[in-house]
Amino acid sequence: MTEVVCTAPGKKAIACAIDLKTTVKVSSLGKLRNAEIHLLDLTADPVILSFDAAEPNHEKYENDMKLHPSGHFRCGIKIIVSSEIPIGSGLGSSAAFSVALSTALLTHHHGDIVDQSKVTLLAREAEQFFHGRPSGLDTSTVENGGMTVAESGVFRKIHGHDLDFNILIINTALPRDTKYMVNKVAKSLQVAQFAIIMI
Ligand SMILES: Nc1ncnc2c1ncn2[C@@H]1O[C@H](COP(=O)(O)OP(=O)(O)OP(=O)(O)O)[C@@H](O)[C@H]1O
Ligand SMILES: C[C@@](O)(CCO)CC(=O)[O-]
Repeated sequence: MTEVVCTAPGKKAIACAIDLKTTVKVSSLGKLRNAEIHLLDLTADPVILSFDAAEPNHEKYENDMKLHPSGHFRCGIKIIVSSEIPIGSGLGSSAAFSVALSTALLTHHHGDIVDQSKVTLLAREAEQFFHGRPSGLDTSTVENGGMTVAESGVFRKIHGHDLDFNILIINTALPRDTKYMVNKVAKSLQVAQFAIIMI
């Protein structure tokens, strides 16, 4: 039998930055060791996190986030998030949120000079909460602006004039859950693999 190999996505993917912003403000809250989080686009009341229960991953961020080994913040922080980007409409609101939040937290704790590679890592980790297994294309585009081509797991920044076609970005105003869609594709792949085994 002839061997058939299919890889998806098999072609290049292009992501493009849009001219809408997510803003995250981080400030200290004195000695209180909790985080007061205001998600202005989602809830009227702030969410208060006490950090009593240490997150499994906190060791990685002890220095960056000034966390105690216990997982507590060393001082309280207030985080205010507001965004111009429609949430859950395929326009990368979670990537913008992840990058803005990571940059704001690292800048708050380290001062103005932030190691960009740390922003990249933290933002990708944050994006995992929203997407499960993000490729990093969205956060990479948010960080670098312009357009990014993803091919075989490698991201390359390009300029609009490098393209010989136009891109039209539309907000369909149809909310949907990207994590659910990605999981659906993963499940379809499993079914396809099972079907191939059965053949
Ligand atoms: N401004 C915001 N405030 C609070 N949470 C936000 C904000 N923007 C994005 N989010 C979080 O991101 C989730 C949406 O992520 P999701 O990946 O489903 O959609 P998207 O990023 O807008 O679209 P896509 O990833 O398909 O381009 C929201 O449910 C919320 O948890
Ligand atoms: C699911 C995705 O392709 C589109 C969501 O904006 C993001 C990613 O590459 O992980």
